[in-house]
Amino acid sequence: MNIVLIGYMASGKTSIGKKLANKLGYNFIDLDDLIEENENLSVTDVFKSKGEIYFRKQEHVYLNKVLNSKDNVVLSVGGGTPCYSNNMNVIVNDDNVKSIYLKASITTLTEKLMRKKAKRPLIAHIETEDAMAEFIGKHLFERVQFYNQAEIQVSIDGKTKDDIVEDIILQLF
Ligand SMILES: Nc1ncnc2c1ncn2[C@@H]1O[C@H](COP(=O)(O)OP(=O)(O)O)[C@@H](O)[C@H]1O
Ligand SMILES: O=C(O)C1=C[C@@H](OP(=O)(O)O)[C@@H](O)[C@H](O)C1
Ligand SMILES: [Mg+2]
Repeated sequence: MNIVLIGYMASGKTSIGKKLANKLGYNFIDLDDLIEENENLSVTDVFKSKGEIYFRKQEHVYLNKVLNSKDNVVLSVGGGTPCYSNNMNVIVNDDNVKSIYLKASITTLTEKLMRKKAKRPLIAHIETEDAMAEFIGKHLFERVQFYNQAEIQVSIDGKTKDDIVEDIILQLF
């Protein structure tokens, strides 16, 4: 079985994915890291030099590569991965995949992303907390239709990473 973590930017996909993989004895793959390694560029620089559409194509290619060639992997995708190129259908129609949506309120995401925006090109330019909350609200409204297709949903508001890992394991098995 492969486990795919989805959710908005800064919901914890990368860091919780690592912990979950450790706990389960699974391998861990982060789709952004995989693209960075293959491009030899940071996500920010891929956006800058090759554009977002190129990045979205790479996400689609590597998502399929991982799911078709690996097993016993926890795969953390990017916040946008489920929302482009039929990727959410690829995830939900794969019988070997359990998909998990790390669900966070706009307040939680705003607070986290004000601190963690630098490496996230879609929001790095947003300066005030009010503008961040407004952007996230609209963006999440567009994306939640994809996220809600996940098999399992885990709320992350007010929880530690370890709490969230425990919640995921309870729902998985
Ligand atoms: N439940 C949590 N409690 C405290 N910090 C968290 C929690 N989840 C994630 N973080 C921190 O928030 C930041 C964003 O998390 P990350 O795993 O990169 O999210 P994503 O991959 O979904 O964008 C990281 O610095 C991470 O350590
Ligand atoms: O939401 C998005 O469209 C993106 C999320 C990022 O990953 P994280 O969700 O891990 O921050 C990264 O893939 C890129 O900056 C675009
Ligand atoms: Mg990530």
